[in-house]
Amino acid sequence: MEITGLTADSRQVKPGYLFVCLTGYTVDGHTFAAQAVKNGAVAVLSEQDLDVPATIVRVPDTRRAMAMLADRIFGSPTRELKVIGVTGTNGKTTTTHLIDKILRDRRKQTGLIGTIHMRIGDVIEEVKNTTPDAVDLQRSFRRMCDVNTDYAIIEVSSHALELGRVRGCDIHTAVFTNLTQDHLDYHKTMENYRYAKSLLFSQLGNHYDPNCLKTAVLNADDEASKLYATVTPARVVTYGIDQPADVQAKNIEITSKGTSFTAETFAGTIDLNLKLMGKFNVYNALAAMAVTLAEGVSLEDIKASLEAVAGVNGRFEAVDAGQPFAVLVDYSHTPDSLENALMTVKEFAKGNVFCIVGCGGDRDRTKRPIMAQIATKYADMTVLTSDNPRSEEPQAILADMLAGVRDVSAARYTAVTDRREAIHYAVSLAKPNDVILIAGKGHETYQIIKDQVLPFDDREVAREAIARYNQE
Ligand SMILES: CC(=O)N[C@H]1[C@@H](OP(=O)(O)OP(=O)(O)OC[C@H]2O[C@@H](n3ccc(=O)[nH]c3=O)[C@H](O)[C@@H]2O)O[C@H](CO)[C@@H](O)[C@@H]1O[C@H](C)C(=O)N[C@@H](C)C(=O)N[C@H](CCC(=O)O)C(=O)O
Ligand SMILES: Nc1ncnc2c1ncn2[C@@H]1O[C@H](COP(=O)(O)OP(=O)(O)OP(=O)(O)O)[C@@H](O)[C@H]1O
Ligand SMILES: N[C@H](CCC[C@H](N)C(=O)O)C(=O)O
Ligand SMILES: [Mg+2]
Repeated sequence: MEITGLTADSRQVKPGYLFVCLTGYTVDGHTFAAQAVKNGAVAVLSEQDLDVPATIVRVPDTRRAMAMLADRIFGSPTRELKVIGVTGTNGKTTTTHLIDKILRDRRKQTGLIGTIHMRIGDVIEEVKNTTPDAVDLQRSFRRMCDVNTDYAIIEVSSHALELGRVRGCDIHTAVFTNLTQDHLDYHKTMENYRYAKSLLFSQLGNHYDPNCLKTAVLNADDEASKLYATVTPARVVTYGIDQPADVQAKNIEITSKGTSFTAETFAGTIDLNLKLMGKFNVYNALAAMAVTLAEGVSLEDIKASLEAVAGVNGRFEAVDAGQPFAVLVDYSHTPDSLENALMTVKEFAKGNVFCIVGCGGDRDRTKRPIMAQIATKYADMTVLTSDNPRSEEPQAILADMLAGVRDVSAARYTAVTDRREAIHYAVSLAKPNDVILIAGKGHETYQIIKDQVLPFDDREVAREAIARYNQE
């Protein structure tokens, strides 16, 4: 029979569609099969026998089958694109944006999919997930082909890998940034988390194809790269700082204006002066450099593009409203990224460092005390607050964070549940030359409290607080 479309949401079914039953985290899609058929589904992909008047196709894993079908129904768009997939705990968004900048400057047509948004041609769209589900993903790839896109640069989250959202994608280059603690609510152990990320590399090309032209770009300074190098059939290009690598940074200097370093690469050596701050951004720049060198972009062109990047939305973004101290909004929401961000701030802060930080609800609980501990270790004053509490009680999340600072002097931290109040409080205490780091929400323009998505932007709230400070 002819299938006119594919969806896993009974509410989206149109006549002639195939409905995919997914066992979700909140509900079981199999219970919507009858609804889907009523809405016009002619076939149902299922993990169980179902009593509905449509053709039932039984498979052991509907999620993975859906990914393969999505690839087919949209005409295998990833065969017409060069897909660059970036995975890792931290740095995916930044690295994808750097790769995008370098390729666009070379007049390549690119598409981008990630945490901040999705861009197809010049059209920017909102996204719900960092990596969309297989059907949305393949549809987006097809739309990219329709506007003659050369490269699709995508963030691939560990959830996406675990749930098979990128199954069926023909990925050209896979990039690994780093692996540190996050998402243990979902993966349970670091071992599972490390394994989930390995799927991007093991699925890269075919072990039996001697002409495999795929590339795995790995961080030589991260232990997990050893596993990924072993499981991938692709050629491996490494980057790093401490360990020998194909693209290696030497003579790194970090200042309040940015970073400078010498890149020694298989294509030659070059000095770079980036506006991006922090050693972690040297890694992101090296990863972007390794990817684009492998695509044949010259070192000089890569340098010009990277040096022109002022920053990435919500990543170490300065809020400047005429105040005599610095305010930085950053998306550090993991222990490692928070530590990196604070270490960077400490390197240039002339006055006291304030850190405002919370932890998301319905997410890895075990990172909460660790993040509070890290904040108080580096900041002179920490204001523990809410991030996106989601379905959890903000106080309960704060209690988890406070468990990490029992041994810390009470003068070095406080808890202010309301994030707006927390920001106002820190700003009211700041003195000239201090630095306030507002961590965790970066580019987000909302706060999720229970089932409400309320407007909230750290940068706007900081401006509001600074305006009050300047008046007083
Ligand atoms: C845990 C997880 O990944 N959940 C994703 C999943 O939702 P779910 O399994 O809860 O779905 P569900 O609501 O139980 O529904 C089950 C099935 O019934 C169907 N249904 C439901 C209702 C109905 O009336 N009819 C119907 O057919 C649904 O369409 C679905 O197919 O499928 C949804 C649709 O694709 C996703 O949007 C959703 O992501 C949620 C929003 C989420 O928060 N995901 C996070 C954990 C995530 O994936 N994060 C990573 C980034 C992490 C990082 O930064 O590193 C990401 O890639 O975004
Ligand atoms: N290479 C890196 N190593 C460690 N920390 C980093 C790195 N790059 C960025 N960070 C820190 O992590 C934060 C998030 O960076 P970015 O958004 O690029 O990561 P991400 O992997 O896309 O995160 P998410 O999983 O939420 O999508 C930044 O604000 C910065 O503090
Ligand atoms: N993609 C990450 C983003 C976390 C951002 C932070 N603000 C939070 O809400 O925890 C996640 O879903 O875990
Ligand atoms: Mg991201």
